[in-house]
Amino acid sequence: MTTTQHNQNGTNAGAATTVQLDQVRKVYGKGDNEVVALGGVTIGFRQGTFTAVMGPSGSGKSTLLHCAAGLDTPTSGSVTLAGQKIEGLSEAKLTILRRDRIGFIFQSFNLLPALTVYQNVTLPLQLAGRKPNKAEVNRIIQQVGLAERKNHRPGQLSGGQQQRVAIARALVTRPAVIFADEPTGALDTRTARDVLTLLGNSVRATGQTIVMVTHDPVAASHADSVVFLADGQLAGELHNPTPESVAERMTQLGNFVAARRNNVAVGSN
Ligand SMILES: Nc1ncnc2c1ncn2[C@@H]1O[C@H](COP(=O)(O)OP(=O)(O)OP(=O)(O)O)[C@@H](O)[C@H]1O
Repeated sequence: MTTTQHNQNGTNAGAATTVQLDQVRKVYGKGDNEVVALGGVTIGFRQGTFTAVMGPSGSGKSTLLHCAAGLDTPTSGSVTLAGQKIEGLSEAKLTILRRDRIGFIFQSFNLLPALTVYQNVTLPLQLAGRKPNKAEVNRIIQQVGLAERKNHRPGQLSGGQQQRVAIARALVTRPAVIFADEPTGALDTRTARDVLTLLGNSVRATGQTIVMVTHDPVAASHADSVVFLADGQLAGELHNPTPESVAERMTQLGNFVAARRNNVAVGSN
């Protein structure tokens, strides 16, 4: 099994790095309202790895995901995605990069209700002006277990089935990296497990990369490694995670962050 294997500089040893963040800093607001969401994060996600990003609420997970995916612009630092530096790209070029090289999976599925499963899955290809290869699309729909449902609309499907449509839609363009934001947040435990197993197996088979933000130690245990954030900084990494080892690390991190915030509050009195 592959792991992210970040070295001390946050770059990856071995295989190509699909996503690289260098000294990424993101500051929201100004003056008294300034919030440092990311305080200079350097990390690489190697090709073919499945990484979960965890941390207490407000630690910067979504900001990291959005900066890495080119959905948000860092205040400083740089992001390289599939060999291309995002910095300075025009909005049009960024849109093409996102469309062709990145797949997204969100907690809320984001399917179009008027379209069938097949049409939802082929939408990214249509948007890119690419003619869907019917056999390939059917293979992906079969892979996510929805062959019998391909003419159904999202409203006729369960939550787990809808998320499997979203996975098929994310896989169909064969993106270099899939960013998933709480992909199982709306699913029951068993469905969540099936969806994550499917996601992991799909990308391992094709050598794609997944970066997944989650609050759930069980979800994180499906990844090859877990990267922890606290107060906008990297706070360690766990390889071959289990639900227990992740939960333990999260408890330690929560205590550490609470103690640090208390010290700051006491210090400022
Ligand atoms: N648009 C924004 N404007 C101002 N502050 C923001 C904005 N987006 C995020 N923040 C702040 O940046 C910090 C990091 O937010 P972020 O959403 O990345 O954290 P998170 O770890 O994903 O949190 P959660 O687990 O609660 O979703 C938080 O303090 C948040 O309040």
